[in-house]
Amino acid sequence: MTTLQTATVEPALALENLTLRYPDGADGVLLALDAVDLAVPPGQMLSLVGPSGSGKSSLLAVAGTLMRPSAGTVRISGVETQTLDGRRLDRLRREEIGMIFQQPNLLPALTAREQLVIAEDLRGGSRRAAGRRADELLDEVGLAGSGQRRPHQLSGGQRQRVNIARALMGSPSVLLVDEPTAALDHERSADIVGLLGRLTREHRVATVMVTHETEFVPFTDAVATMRDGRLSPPAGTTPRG
Ligand SMILES: Nc1ncnc2c1ncn2[C@@H]1O[C@H](COP(=O)(O)OP(=O)(O)OP(=O)(O)O)[C@@H](O)[C@H]1O
Repeated sequence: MTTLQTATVEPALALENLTLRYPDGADGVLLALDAVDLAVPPGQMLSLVGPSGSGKSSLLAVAGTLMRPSAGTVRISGVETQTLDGRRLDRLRREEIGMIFQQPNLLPALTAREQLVIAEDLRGGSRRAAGRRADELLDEVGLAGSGQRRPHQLSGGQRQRVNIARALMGSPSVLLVDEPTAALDHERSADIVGLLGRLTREHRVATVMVTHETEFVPFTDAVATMRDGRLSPPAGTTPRG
């Protein structure tokens, strides 16, 4: 099992014996996830690497409860997600999981601050509290003075920072990040990975980051490699730092 420092702390994200099959377009099935075990405690960041097609995005989608596994367990903050009906699963996803994709997908007409506030609005929270939290988070990601800017007035790196702040608005316990630096140059990529590491510790979230850029892996607490749907931990998976 790929396990970080979980000795005394309940993992925020636990995947057990996870299997995901897709129809292969002919008569067979493709095994996208094959008996995957993974446990990530609060405050730890795991890099997930592996060749194209090895199952990394599938793992994020199942961990994020966007797809149900064919077999196995996804446990978020101790809750076994397969026991939940659709409505309770939606709620758990809103409250416990933050997702960050390669492209920030910000709404063009909204300011950076509004992108964050509207995310909380959709959750049914108070607008005033959302405004305060948005200001705090924009400050934390280094955008204190840019809250009134719209996406086209921000750089690629700044847009990704807004995206990260937005993912933290609901105080998730799990952060799932898919190639956050794919659209950025080297220096900005290093800044974004460093920022994700800091926020992981400060907000006590369990973060899984899919990345092709192995040079940033040493900045995270552990690394696991996907190959043909199987997760192989050991070698590099000793927690760092
Ligand atoms: N909706 C789907 N239906 C059928 N097969 C799929 C589907 N989505 C993914 N696959 C297959 O499942 C396997 C794993 O895909 P996945 O996208 O999880 O890999 P990945 O490691 O994220 O790849 P990449 O690094 O290129 O994004 C691949 O063989 C892919 O072709």
